[in-house]
Amino acid sequence: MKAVHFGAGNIGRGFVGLLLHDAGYEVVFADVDAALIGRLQAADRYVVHEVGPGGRDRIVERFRAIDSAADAPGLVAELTTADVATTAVGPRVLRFIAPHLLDALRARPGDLPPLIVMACENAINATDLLRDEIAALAGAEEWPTLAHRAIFANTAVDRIVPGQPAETGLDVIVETFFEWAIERPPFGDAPPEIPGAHFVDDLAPYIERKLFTVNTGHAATAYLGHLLGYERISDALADAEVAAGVERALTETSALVVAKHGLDEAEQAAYRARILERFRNPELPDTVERVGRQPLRKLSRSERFIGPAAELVERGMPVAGLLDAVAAALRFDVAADAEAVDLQALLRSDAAPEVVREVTGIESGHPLFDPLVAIVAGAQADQRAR
Ligand SMILES: NC(=O)c1ccc[n+]([C@@H]2O[C@H](COP(=O)([O-])OP(=O)(O)OC[C@H]3O[C@@H](n4cnc5c(N)ncnc54)[C@H](O)[C@@H]3O)[C@@H](O)[C@H]2O)c1
Ligand SMILES: O=P(O)(O)OC[C@@H](O)[C@@H](O)[C@H](O)[C@H](O)CO
Repeated sequence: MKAVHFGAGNIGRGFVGLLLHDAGYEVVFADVDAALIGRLQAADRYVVHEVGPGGRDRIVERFRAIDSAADAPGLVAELTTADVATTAVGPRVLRFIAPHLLDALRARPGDLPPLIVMACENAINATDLLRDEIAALAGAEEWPTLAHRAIFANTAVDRIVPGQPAETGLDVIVETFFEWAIERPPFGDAPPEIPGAHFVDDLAPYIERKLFTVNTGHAATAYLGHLLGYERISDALADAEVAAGVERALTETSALVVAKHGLDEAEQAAYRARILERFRNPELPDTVERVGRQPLRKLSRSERFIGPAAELVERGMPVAGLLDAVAAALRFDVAADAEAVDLQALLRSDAAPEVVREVTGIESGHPLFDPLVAIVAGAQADQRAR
């Protein structure tokens, strides 16, 4: 069995690659980072170090690696005969993966079972986004002749894998916790065997609970922590002011997922508490800069703040905690982060209502529009005063 995995970064090596390896797949890592691919090609194993209570070392072997920028034909040849293709590259990179998958589906021999495609990104229905990119490239005439050569399944992945210190090489430090939920219906009666993953009939409650609890809480910790000068997530959450702000935002998103998906309120409260414990793990060297990365993506319409806030106000439910976190995100001024730089430039150049439309996708007339305009105007005033 062979799996091609796009993105040999933190979650690629520390989670998806590990679980596919443990499931018996030969993993072929595909990445555009030539130096990283060179190191993987030169190695015959790497270690995933789980830190925290019960953590142990896990060995990953039997992998190969291919430079997807330099060797597109080689990559397509690997994909053409693969059983599984996964991604962990970031939702906005999926469109660059699509041409490779399209070429592989065109070349796929008719006697092979469909290629299983699963995007493992922090985004709702990321695999559907990838499929739509491939279908658009193929066009309305060709796509129906190719679609049956792949099975597209959405997934929700959860494991905190921080940025890795250079001295650890290919080895990866991760937390012990992980969850990989995969939607079952696309597979009919025969889902693939991936011990460690679980198959669910309806992914929506899983992905929304994950994105709007883990990722909303994480990002709120990062942005509120950054404002107070913290570098590490665990230190930020130890601050009472940050912890209270995160708790306010998560109380709101919890109310939404409970109301929308009929989740048990006590179970959701326990889920939330477990997540905060994970963020506090002092052995996990995670930073506010990594967790707050790409603020424009994180402030977009269906993402971890605006997505739940829009649904909450539409239901007449409170959003003050989420709006405080958005206000902090607007002040995430980090020179090394291209999106943070663009966001600060936008705040300098555009009027507040324009910034709200461009960044959050919320239009005037929506009940969230005026509160967001006020928050943006506040961030602009702060920026001018700095
Ligand atoms: N790190 C985590 O804790 C975590 C947990 C769950 C989900 N995720 C999600 O996984 C995805 C990856 O996150 P990460 O933390 O591993 O990031 P990362 O930056 O460590 O890894 C991303 C990798 O993708 C590669 N890449 C970029 N463009 C590519 C392309 N066109 N083709 C092939 N490879 C390409 C990069 O070179 C990099 O090695 C994101 O969507 C993230 O939200 C991350
Ligand atoms: O990967 P992002 O940028 O969408 O979000 C940053 C972190 O919140 C995220 O990577 C978490 O560590 C992860 O989602 C935990 O499962």
